[in-house]
Amino acid sequence: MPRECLAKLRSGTPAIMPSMLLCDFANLGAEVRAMEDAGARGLHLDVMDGQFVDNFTYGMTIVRAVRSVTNLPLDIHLMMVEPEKYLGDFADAGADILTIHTEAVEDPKPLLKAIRERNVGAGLALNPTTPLEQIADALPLCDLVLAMSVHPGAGGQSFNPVALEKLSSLKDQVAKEVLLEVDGGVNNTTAAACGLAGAHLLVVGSAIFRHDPSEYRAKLEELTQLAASKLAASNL
Ligand SMILES: O=C(CO)[C@H](O)[C@H](O)COP(=O)(O)O
Ligand SMILES: [Fe+2]
Repeated sequence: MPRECLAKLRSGTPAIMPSMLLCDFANLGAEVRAMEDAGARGLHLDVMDGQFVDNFTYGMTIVRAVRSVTNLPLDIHLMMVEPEKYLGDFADAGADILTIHTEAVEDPKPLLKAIRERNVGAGLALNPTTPLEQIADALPLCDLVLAMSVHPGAGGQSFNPVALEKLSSLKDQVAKEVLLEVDGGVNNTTAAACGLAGAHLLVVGSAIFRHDPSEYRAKLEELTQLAASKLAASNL
């Protein structure tokens, strides 16, 4: 499934990946189904450990719960120290993509290999302040590269355009199968620039979840159109 689902996410228009961080957790199953019904092509789940980032969210129990109600690709963003301890658990919980942070590990390469060995897509994320050169030697082991457009740890922050420069250079540095993802502050003002810079996956939290579930489809469609329009934004 992961190879196939990665190729599917890469084909056609850029995919908006709802970040469930900001969903109504008292109604998690309903929120997942609402996103699926609204046409989401995958879901982004933010795991925060209170150490790599101050905030603390959830772990594999929630990943397993989401997997039990959907077949959508699950893109797990691991904002945690020592991710190597839990890769097996997250894979067993139903992850299709596991993205580790380069800042959280000494050398991401063995972890990316370990993720691929579990038949899960291997992702590598870098913070806005981390230079692209830091991950150059790991790129051949990546199925996905995530350029953060906010400092990780919370939803609702403003978009940092440094991610656009990284996406543009990544386009020329990675194999054509590799997914390029952007996460943080993606909304109606910033989505077009992300598409233009080469993002295949745009993670969106607050710009979707501050709306009523009845509006999810319209929001996803609007953001998809903007991302696919590839119009340069002048006011970022
Ligand atoms: O990884 C994240 C934060 O660290 C989230 O995926 C991201 O912030 C989504 O929320 P928003 O679209 O509101 O910025
Ligand atoms: Fe995220």
